[in-house]
Amino acid sequence: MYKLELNADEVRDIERLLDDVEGEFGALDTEESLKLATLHAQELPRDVRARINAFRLGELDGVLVVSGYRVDQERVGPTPGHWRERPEPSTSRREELLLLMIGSLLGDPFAWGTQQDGRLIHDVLPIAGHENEQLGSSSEALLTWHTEDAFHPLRGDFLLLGCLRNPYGAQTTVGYVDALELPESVRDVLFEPRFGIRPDESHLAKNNSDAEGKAFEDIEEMDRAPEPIAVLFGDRNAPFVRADPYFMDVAEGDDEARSALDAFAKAMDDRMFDVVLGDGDFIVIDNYRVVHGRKPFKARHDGTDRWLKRINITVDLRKSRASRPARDDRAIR
Ligand SMILES: NC(=[NH2+])NCCC[C@H](N)C(=O)O
Ligand SMILES: O=C(O)CCC(=O)C(=O)O
Ligand SMILES: [Fe+2]
Repeated sequence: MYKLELNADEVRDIERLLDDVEGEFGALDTEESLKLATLHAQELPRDVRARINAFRLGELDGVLVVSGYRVDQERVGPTPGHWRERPEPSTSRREELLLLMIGSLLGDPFAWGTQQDGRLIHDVLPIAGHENEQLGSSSEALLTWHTEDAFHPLRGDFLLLGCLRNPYGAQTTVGYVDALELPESVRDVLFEPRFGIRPDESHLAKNNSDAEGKAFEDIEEMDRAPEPIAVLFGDRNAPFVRADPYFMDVAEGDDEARSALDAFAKAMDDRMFDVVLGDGDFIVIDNYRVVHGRKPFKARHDGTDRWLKRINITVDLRKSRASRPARDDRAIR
């Protein structure tokens, strides 16, 4: 894990930049704002841009934590009880803007029409009633490690989380695929398209307000008949990963694939480590090289809970063009 601790000058420069440009932005989830964020990202401190660029190019190890930014807890106000109930206008607009600027140094932020009502910027917070789900909004359950949106061919290259607060130090977990020592025979099987990944529940109709349309039908189809994919791909000696074992299966009778997946999951389980995000920490996860999850915690549901902001980043927006209704629509539907 690479830790970038902002120094006092950098923090001050970032604060000034936010002060200067915030007023130029209307709603953040528009093409206009995304273009502006891309331009203003070039005014972030040089060393920050250099590290993020090195990360993008794969020079760093797949997890980057940027810390030192201060969150004004008063201004942000109470953690909402549901992502649907986040304050409008947003009380954490500055942090959302910074998230978009960091994201735009890595690629282009995009949304899912089937997740959190198609919003570009997600709220990750514990929801009463979701305690034991395999959702980002769970709390008492271990959120098992995964590639973000592993089931989808258009999943993001990078995942970016910004922590507004985490008063009880709930632990995010991360694991590197390149650290795994796997027998050659297991590696061979993992490189073959013998694994199905079903959509996680955040994309299901029941977790969205308006679940009409083709996108939800596509999700249902992926649930019914997941396409066989490879868990490992790219360079044999430093592979990329695509996995979410909780939602995975192999073809009936393919015991070889089953045991390769088990061996892989066991090896990763043994190598996962914790990262506690503190107030104002931003974590960038390389969604091709690193899997992540979250340890159980006890939610309070009283406005003081952990609250993260999340965006997905793609390095190639045009590969999803056919799945977005218009060139300037960032949601895959
Ligand atoms: N193994 C898992 N639990 N996978 C699903 C991850 C949660 C999902 N990304 C969400 O936003 O809620
Ligand atoms: O809460 C976290 O630290 C991670 C959440 C997550 O992985 C998710 O919502 O997919
Ligand atoms: Fe996740």
